Amino acid sequence: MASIQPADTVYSGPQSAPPRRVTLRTIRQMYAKNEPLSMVTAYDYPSAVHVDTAGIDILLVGDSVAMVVHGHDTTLPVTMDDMLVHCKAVSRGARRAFLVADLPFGSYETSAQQAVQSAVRMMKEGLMDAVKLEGGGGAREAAARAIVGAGVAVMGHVGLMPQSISVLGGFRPHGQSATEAVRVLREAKALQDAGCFAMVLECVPPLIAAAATRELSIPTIGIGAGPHCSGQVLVYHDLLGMMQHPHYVKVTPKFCKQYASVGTVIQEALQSYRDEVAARTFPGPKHTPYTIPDREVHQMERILREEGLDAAADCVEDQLHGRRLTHIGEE
Ligand SMILES: Nc1nc(=O)c2c([nH]1)NC[C@@H]1CN(c3ccc(C(=O)N[C@@H](CCC(=O)O)C(=O)O)cc3)CN21
Ligand SMILES: CC(C)C(=O)C(=O)O
Ligand SMILES: [Mg+2]
Repeated sequence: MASIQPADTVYSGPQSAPPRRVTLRTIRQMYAKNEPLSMVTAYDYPSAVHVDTAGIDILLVGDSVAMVVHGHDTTLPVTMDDMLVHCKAVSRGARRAFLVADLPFGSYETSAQQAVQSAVRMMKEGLMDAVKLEGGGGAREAAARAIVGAGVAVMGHVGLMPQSISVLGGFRPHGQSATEAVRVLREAKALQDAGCFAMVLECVPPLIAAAATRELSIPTIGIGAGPHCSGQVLVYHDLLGMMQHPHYVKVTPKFCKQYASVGTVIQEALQSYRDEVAARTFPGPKHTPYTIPDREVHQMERILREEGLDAAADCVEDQLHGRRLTHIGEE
């Protein structure tokens, strides 16, 4: 084991009880007891450790990774292989949370067989507990049904479906007309009937989310969908206030609450480091830990002279005479 502590030893939850894995059973029990489900995205080992040790119930390896980690404008470019790299890293960092991965655009639309193959890879290679797919329409329901039939738990996702941005024409709220609202409800119901264990509702008015939550017999997890859902989900970088850069602020959705300004902390730390390097105040004695005994230094000077490495030998001599070691450029 490396010097990094495993997540379960730093778990900040109730000290009396070591972290117990959240399973599908746990999720169903929480839903039955009307206990809210918390879900947050994570994309790598450190974010998984943070989300997991905070006691978040469900950790989502979202295809939003394309936007917040890879810098794309949409979720479309991220591939199955990209997702698997993130899933593997996340699975190493999480000890307690239930792990769900988005099936990326292009990995489940072609056929039920393709959908099952992608879902199986998420389980076998990505070490996930379940997959999520963006629903709506018969093909998506068939995909969900086939994946559940293969023994893999599926979370549905309706309302704003970012993978359909090409036909939607942008990231905008859904279910604002009676027709659209009813369609969201119909799609959610169909995905439930296909065997989904939970349903993300993205960017719909709170009434639509409330109506879906009442109509369905599985938990709803809202994002930009108001308070009447069985649970809530946010993107890691958004809730931490990781990206304070004006370009990013512009594309951060209105519904995101920033629980911290981590981006500002990061920026200030990096600028302090840069300033200290520029001023040669870093590293000081405290961060300069390695030493060589005087006896070795004498011998070193002799060998360097013999080999004609005079600049290095002069430097060693300066040390022996207690003179400064700074190089010529600084004089
Ligand atoms: N960082 C991040 N956070 C998210 O919540 C998120 C992603 N990325 N990527 C995948 C999807 C896309 N999401 C989004 C992205 C933008 C808006 C947004 O800006 N909506 C505007 C309307 C913009 C328009 O009309 O074009 C709004 O007013 O809510 C909403 C959801 C939610 N998801
Ligand atoms: C926003 C959540 C629900 C998601 O699908 C993602 O992060 O990709
Ligand atoms: Mg997604």
